[in-house]
Amino acid sequence: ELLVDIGSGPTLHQVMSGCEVFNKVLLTDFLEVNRQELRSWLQDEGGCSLDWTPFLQHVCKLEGRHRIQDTQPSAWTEKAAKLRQVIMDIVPIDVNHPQPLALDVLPSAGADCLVSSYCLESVSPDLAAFTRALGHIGRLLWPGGHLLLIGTLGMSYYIGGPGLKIPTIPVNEAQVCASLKESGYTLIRLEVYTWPQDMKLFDDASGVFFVKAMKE
Ligand SMILES: C[S@@+](CC[C@H](N)C(=O)[O-])C[C@H]1O[C@@H](n2cnc3c(N)ncnc32)[C@H](O)[C@@H]1O
Repeated sequence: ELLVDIGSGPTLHQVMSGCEVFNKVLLTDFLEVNRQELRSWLQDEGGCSLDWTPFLQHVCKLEGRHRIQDTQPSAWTEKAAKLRQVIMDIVPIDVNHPQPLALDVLPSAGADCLVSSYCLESVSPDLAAFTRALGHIGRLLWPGGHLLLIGTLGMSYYIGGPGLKIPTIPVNEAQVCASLKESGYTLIRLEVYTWPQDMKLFDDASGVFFVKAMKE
């Protein structure tokens, strides 16, 4: 029923598949500037500075959504409309706080699923804080709810913009698994993608992990 995206940033790629499955999607970020960017896209009045069209088209392709006749609406415009329909709100979050969202944001039962991409390892000062953040966001889930966590491996910094080098906490697979266990999740699946050398343009990450876990 309810999918919560943790640390959405100004981006939507991480909820483009989830919007087909969940009736409600809640977007969250620490920074108002990012929440405003998402609001601009949601309102669809031309104020959005990012064009999500190629992402929507690519996700449609991955999902096997095609339109043969030109007279029909394209699959990606339908996906954009679906996404706008299910996004229920865009709210502030702080994963370093034991109560990451304002009290009245979620229904009392909690969320059914959390998705979070490239957030926790980039906002945690050390591994202990990364583990605590996993515990904090876990409180938003009901027992039996799921976490889809995407993050970088071995990344000590990323370039956030010209001259802006942002320090991050490098984590490895074993640390991610141990942090999940310590924070009350059961790991269901872990996949790792190792970056080719020539992909290291904006950071020093060695790869990316994809986790599916369940709140105990
Ligand atoms: C690297 S970006 C990831 C954005 C997006 N999820 C993606 O996949 O591209 C990390 C995000 O975490 C947000 N952030 C920073 N501090 C945070 C905090 N304490 N709690 C939650 N999010 C935070 C930042 O504003 C930023 O949007």
